[in-house]
Amino acid sequence: MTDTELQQHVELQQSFDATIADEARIEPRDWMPEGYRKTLIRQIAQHAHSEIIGMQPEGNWLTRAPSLRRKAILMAKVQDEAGHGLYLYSAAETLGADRADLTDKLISGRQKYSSIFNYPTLTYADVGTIGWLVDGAAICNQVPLCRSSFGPYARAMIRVCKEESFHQRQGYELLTTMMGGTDEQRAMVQESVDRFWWPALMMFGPPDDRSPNSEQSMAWGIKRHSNDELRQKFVDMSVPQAEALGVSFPDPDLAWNAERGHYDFGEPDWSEFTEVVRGNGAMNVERIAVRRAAHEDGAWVRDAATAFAAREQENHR
Ligand SMILES: CC(C)(COP(=O)(O)OP(=O)(O)OC[C@H]1O[C@@H](n2cnc3c(N)ncnc32)[C@H](O)[C@@H]1OP(=O)(O)O)[C@@H](O)C(=O)NCCC(=O)NCCSC(=O)Cc1ccccc1
Repeated sequence: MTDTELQQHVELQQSFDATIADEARIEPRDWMPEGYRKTLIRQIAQHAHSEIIGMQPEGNWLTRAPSLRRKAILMAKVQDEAGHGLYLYSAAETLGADRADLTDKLISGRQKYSSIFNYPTLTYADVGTIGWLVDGAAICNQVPLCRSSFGPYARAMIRVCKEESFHQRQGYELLTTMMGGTDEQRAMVQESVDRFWWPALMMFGPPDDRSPNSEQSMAWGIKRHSNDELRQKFVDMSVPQAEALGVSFPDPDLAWNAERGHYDFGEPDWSEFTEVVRGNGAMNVERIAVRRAAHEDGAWVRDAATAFAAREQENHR
């Protein structure tokens, strides 16, 4: 690097640092450190993959929804998740990532998606529990991302969060209906909540002292809160909702701590989390196989769209 180039680099870094310090936005054409770009692509791609893989657990119940109304709501929700994936892949593209390459990394196991989607949906109550707890955790995590320092990601999160709020309410409403039904339905709800509570807490990622990316991501304004802060917020928010619903969480250590002004809660099983993230959860193999098959089955659509675009370009020359 020549002296002039070095001076230029220092100025670009200073301008980037000042933008972050002012809580202003970094936009795609702005200069950014390579680490910032890489971290964003990693997080946004994982987020996009989660939305797309996240269509499968609830999609499993589309053909067995108990009424036309429930089916219409569920179809709208699953389609919303596809839309979220698409905004997020577009946000990653503004950073220079290639969508086809990201999909390839997902189906070859080189990029992650959220651990939560590797658990099976065994009963219809799981549709309600996913809406209430999984979308609830997603909102808790994503509302602060509306203030993320990278413009396209932050703006995508605004619409995503609005839709996730509808998802959470539909889940809670579904469970409320079931809790007003028979003893068997109430038991089904409780059993579902028992299975999803701990995996929902794991969605926030490892504890802060074992989260290698948090410190730098927070310094860059990509993340606004630590994993443990958001997990605590989610627990505090969920306990009164569980009481109103008439269900309990499977945690004997869950208790109000007046001194802290928060609920104390037990430690999730982090060895289970590690196994699921490594690919050894109940549904990892199936989730990727379904995604891979959908991608391969869709090859003719991509080929046709590419051929059409090439012909259009030729016609307009
Ligand atoms: C908080 C965190 C998830 C992780 O913090 P970071 O600072 O990034 O990482 P950290 O250093 O703490 O962790 C070390 C390593 O562990 C990985 N890892 C951590 N946690 C998990 C996990 N749970 N699962 C799998 N892997 C996890 C992490 O990537 C890192 O690995 P790497 O170094 O890459 O090899 C952050 O990326 C984030 O906020 N993402 C945006 C939100 C988002 O992605 N939401 C998606 C779900 S919501 C949804 O889809 C909506 C919906 C609802 C219903 C139906 C359908 C759809």
